[in-house]
Amino acid sequence: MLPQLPRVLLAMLLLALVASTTGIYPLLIEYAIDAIEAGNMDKIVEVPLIIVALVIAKSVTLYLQTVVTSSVVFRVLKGMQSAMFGRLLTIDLARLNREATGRYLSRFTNDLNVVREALTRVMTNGVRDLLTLVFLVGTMIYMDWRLTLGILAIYPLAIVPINALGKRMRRVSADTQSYVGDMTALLNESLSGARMVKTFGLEDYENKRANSFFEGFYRWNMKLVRGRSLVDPGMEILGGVAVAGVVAYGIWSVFAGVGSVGSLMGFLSALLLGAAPARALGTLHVVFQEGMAAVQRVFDLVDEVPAIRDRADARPLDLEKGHVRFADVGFEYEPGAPALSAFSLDVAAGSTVALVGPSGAGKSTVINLIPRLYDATSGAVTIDGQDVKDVTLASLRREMAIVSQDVTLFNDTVRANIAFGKLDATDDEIRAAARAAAAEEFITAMPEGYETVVGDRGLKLSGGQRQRIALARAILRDAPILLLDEATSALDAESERKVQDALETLRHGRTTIVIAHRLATVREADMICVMDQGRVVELGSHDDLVAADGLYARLCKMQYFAEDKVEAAQ
Ligand SMILES: Nc1ncnc2c1ncn2[C@@H]1O[C@H](COP(=O)(O)OP(=O)(O)OP(=O)(O)O)[C@@H](O)[C@H]1O
Repeated sequence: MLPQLPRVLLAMLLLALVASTTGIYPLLIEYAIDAIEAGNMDKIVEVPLIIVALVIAKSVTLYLQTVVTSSVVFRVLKGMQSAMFGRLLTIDLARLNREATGRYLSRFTNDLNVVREALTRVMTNGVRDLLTLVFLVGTMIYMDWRLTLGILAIYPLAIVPINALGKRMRRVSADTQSYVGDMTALLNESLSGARMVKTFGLEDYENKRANSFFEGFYRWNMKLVRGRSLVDPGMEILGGVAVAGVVAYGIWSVFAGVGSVGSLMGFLSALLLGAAPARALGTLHVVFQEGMAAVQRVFDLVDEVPAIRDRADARPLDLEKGHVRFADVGFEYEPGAPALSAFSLDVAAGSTVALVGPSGAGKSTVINLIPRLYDATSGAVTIDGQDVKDVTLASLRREMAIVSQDVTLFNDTVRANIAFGKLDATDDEIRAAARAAAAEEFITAMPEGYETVVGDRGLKLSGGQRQRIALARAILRDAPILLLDEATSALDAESERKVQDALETLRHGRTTIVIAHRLATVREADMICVMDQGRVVELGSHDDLVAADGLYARLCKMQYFAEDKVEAAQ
């Protein structure tokens, strides 16, 4: 809230004005009743006019105060959202993958909603109630300080139980928010997997799963409500005791001739006006604790330090030719389950290496380590002799383009999706890249051409079209290091030939590491690296490896490689 300090102070000032107008009422009542008793007609006309003026002043300040307070609250939320998103953008992939997407989304919506509620109530009701009480107590002391102190002695009794309840509610609220995160994750998963749910007839199964979450959501909320609702009645009882005490004392004092009916009425009205804010403050404490639980969840994320980040002394990558080398690299996603062990590979600058091996051999892992999506557990990955861990992430990633099988498109235009390869690309560059990726034809055939919006995750395009857009993006990037996960399907023979041609042109003069699924690709590679269980088991050209009659020869015999549609079509 610190950056909002001037606004916070303005809101407080307005609140003080609102509260002070409330504090004047009991004085007016005393003034009016005493005037009636004295039969003073002038003052009786005066009082209603003052009341109207007071109400108008109070209403205007109230309006201004609400707007200023909301602007503080929403600015604070905006700050939290952008801090959280900024952190999520820099956090490591491994950490990001540890929680379901829905759980992160929930922090932006549900948790912040709880924070909004708590902050608004603290800033508006909380401060207003507190100030109102201060003014009322001031008025009461002015009227009868002994009686006031007597009443104030009762209220501290409420602090201990309310505090204990607040702590409990903070825990319950944290659990509820975490639960809401899980529920959001389920909904997200279920809806984005709609295709699978429908084709496998999983509607009933999903329905049960979701309904059990809705049931739980109901139960958690009731737990919150049951706790929160304890405060009001408790405070009500205390307020009642105070009023009874004052009435008893007042009646005695009037009969004993110590006080006037006016001062008794004034005092009682101050007490009644104060009962509601005092009660609200009790509830507010609990709401505040719930808000703090949500703030905690947000800041736990914001304060995380990414494991993969620039070293303090990181320099930009000084790329000469693009010689990529793995020296004795070991890596594990989970402790005790090595995905790569003592993996060594030399990819000469400008050459193409094809990674081949059974499923789970570690091919994607090799590709992941180059842009530091993960960091090698042991050994080193170097580019032109510089350890990737010693250079800045931005300079490292700038030098490479990745085309993976699971293409990511954003719900934006075709043009924008290609331009992610190079944000400042001109229209001509974008068109040239699309042409090189054999994508221009289908793009221009669409009614809105490059301006076509591709839909959520690009779902309005076919798999092959998505692939070609991703390829155009990589071509546009024009990076010296190319990391490819060759697509196994999704293209017809005609497009496949065009894409293969485009890839061949693209590969020319660039260091390329490709997870190969086609015989044509491995044949064209300068070297084939056959992997199994995270190790290099064979290295050489197609002919050498067939002659060696090892794993590669076996893979070929087992038809590991996809049918080459281009050859098959001829
Ligand atoms: N994010 C992850 N968390 C934990 N383990 C992982 C993760 N990704 C991969 N693994 C494990 O690491 C090993 C190597 O996986 P990798 O994806 O590199 O294999 P691959 O050779 O690319 O397989 P495929 O050809 O099937 O894509 C596998 O045993 C896999 O279970």
